[in-house]
Formats: sequence, structure tokens, C-alpha cells
Amino acid sequence: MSETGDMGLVVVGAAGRMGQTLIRAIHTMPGARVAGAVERPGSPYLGKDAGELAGIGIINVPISDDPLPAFAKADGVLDFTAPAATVEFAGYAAQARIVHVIGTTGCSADDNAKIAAAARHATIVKSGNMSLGVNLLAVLVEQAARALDGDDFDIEILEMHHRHKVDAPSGTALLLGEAAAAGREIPLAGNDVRVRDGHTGVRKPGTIGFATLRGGSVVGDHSVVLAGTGERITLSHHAEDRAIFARGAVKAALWARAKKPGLYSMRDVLGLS
Ligand SMILES: NC(=O)C1=CN([C@@H]2O[C@H](COP(=O)(O)OP(=O)(O)OC[C@H]3O[C@@H](n4cnc5c(N)ncnc54)[C@H](OP(=O)(O)O)[C@@H]3O)[C@@H](O)[C@H]2O)C=CC1
Ligand SMILES: O=C(O)C1=N[C@H](C(=O)O)C[C@H](O)C1
Repeated sequence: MSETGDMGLVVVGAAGRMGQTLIRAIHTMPGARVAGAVERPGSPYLGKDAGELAGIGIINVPISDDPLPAFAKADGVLDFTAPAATVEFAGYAAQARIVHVIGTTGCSADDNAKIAAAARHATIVKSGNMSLGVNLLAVLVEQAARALDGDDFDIEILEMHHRHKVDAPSGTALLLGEAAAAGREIPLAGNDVRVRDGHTGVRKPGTIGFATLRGGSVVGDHSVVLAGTGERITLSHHAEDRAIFARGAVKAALWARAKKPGLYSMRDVLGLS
């Protein structure tokens, strides 16, 4: 627990693209402080100061490969790592009964079931995108999908990310697909078309299509196209800086501190549910 009243946050994956952005965000946002920084055993960053690595100068938080003592003296964890690591961290957050903010994407149904089980004791906020803009976009997509009939308007979701991204479709594309499916009052599973190749036949009415682009340093671009006969609506979001995700994650942690254990979304945090 914090001695200052500020929420003590452990950043796991502290040397990663998001990890370093999170360290900088915590440093500038009131009400939170960096309580720990974790990387995997064998990481070349172990022992280095998390603040110095993130470019804000020494903050006296060395990067460790041992999450348990770090979690034991913290109020929350910010986790943008990888699915297997996130499942493990959710178990530790449940043991410590603290907040766990999960931005990691590419989790399987089995991973999500384990995270949901951990949420019996941890207060978990999980979202494929922590930005205000994308979560507002999801609300607009749901409204548009509800207003425009599935027989008249086809929904296609297009995303582009940097060359280092390992999962597809992006967590955000799936979040937007879920919003479109909710608007249409259908499940996304079974109505999604994730890949097209070769002789696909004509488009099946009511399906939700995905297209993935990878290249360069693109932070994250998403467009939802509602294509009718003779007209087309495109709803888009362009992330220009990872700071939007990091600020959203810190905001989620501060919000979750006062909440009971459970599994929450960024829409809950932002009051958009
Ligand atoms: N929800 C949202 O708003 C956003 C979500 N993301 C998601 O966040 C995740 C991370 O993205 P990004 O920062 O670009 O990726 P990076 O690869 O740059 O960072 C991930 C970091 O986590 C570390 N890590 C992996 N496994 C462990 C472990 N077991 N213990 C400790 N550290 C570990 C990695 O170490 P190593 O390199 O040694 O494997 C790496 O330093 C992705 O799933 C991405 O899609 C990204 C941006 C926004
Ligand atoms: O890997 C990334 O970089 C991002 N991942 C998230 C996703 O999968 O949607 C969020 C953001 O678009 C950046």
C-alpha cells in the first residue's frame, strides 16, 4: 500500500513500447506513482532503472524479474505484455487482491476464461484499446450498425499497425467488431470473416469482415466501413501517440481502485456503457 496516498502501480513489460510509455504517463499523472517494474527472466533490462530507460531520469525503480514481491507492496498492475504472461499476472493480482489493468491483445478464449476466474479476487479492467477516442468510436459503430439494416449495409473493419505487431486482427478491430455485432443483435463469433483468399464466392449478407495491414511505425489506424448500394459511411480513429493508451490505462487503474473485484471494460471506466 502507498505511503503517500498515491496509487502504487507496477508496470509489467516495463521495457516494451507500451511499458516505457506507461512509466512516462504515471510520472506525469497526479494520484499515481511507479511502485515496481517487471520484465521476464533473462531480459537484458533487468537491474536497469525503469525511469532512466523510459527517458525521464532515475526514479529508483530497478527492473526486476520477480513479480510477487512487487505485487505484494502495490495497489495495481499495468499489463501490456503477451497473453501467457497476462494470464500468469492475473493469478498473482488475484492473490494480492489488487487492481489489474490489461491492455494485452491476442488472448484466446481459454486465456479469457482464466482472466475472468482471476477477476473473482482481482479488480480487472481489460480492453483491446484504452483510448477515449476508440471507445467513443465503438459506441458510434454500435449505433450505426443498429440503424443500418444488415441486408442493405455490409460492415468491413480495416486496421493498420506497425511491423512489430504479432496478433491479428488487432484487439481494437475485434472490439469494434463486437460493437457492430451488438448493434445488429448477433454474436460476432460465427458472423465474422477474418480472411479472404482465392475464389471466395459472393459476400454473405450480415457478416462482419476484417482486413489487416502491417508496416512501418503506424501506432494504430482503424476504420469501420458500412457499405450500402450507392453510398458508404466510414467511421475512423487514428492513434498518433501511444500516450493515449497509457493515460487511459492509468485512468482505469485510478477508477478501479474504488471498485469491487470483477471484470470491467474501458467503457465502464469512461461511463460509456
Ligand atoms: N489495449 C491497448 O490500448 C493497447 C494494447 N497493446 C497491446 O499491448 C501488448 C504489448 O505491446 P507492445 O508494448 O507494443 O509490445 P512490446 O513487445 O514492445 O512489449 C511487451 C513487453 O512485455 C515483455 N514481456 C513478455 N512476457 C513477459 C513476462 N512473462 N514477464 C515480463 N515481461 C514480459 C516483453 O519482453 P520480451 O521482449 O523479452 O518478450 C516486452 O518488453 C500487445 O498485446 C499489444 O497489442 C498495445 C498498445 C495499446
Ligand atoms: O500492438 C499495438 O501496437 C496496438 N495494439 C492494440 C490492438 O491490438 O488493437 C491497440 C492499439 O491499436 C495498438
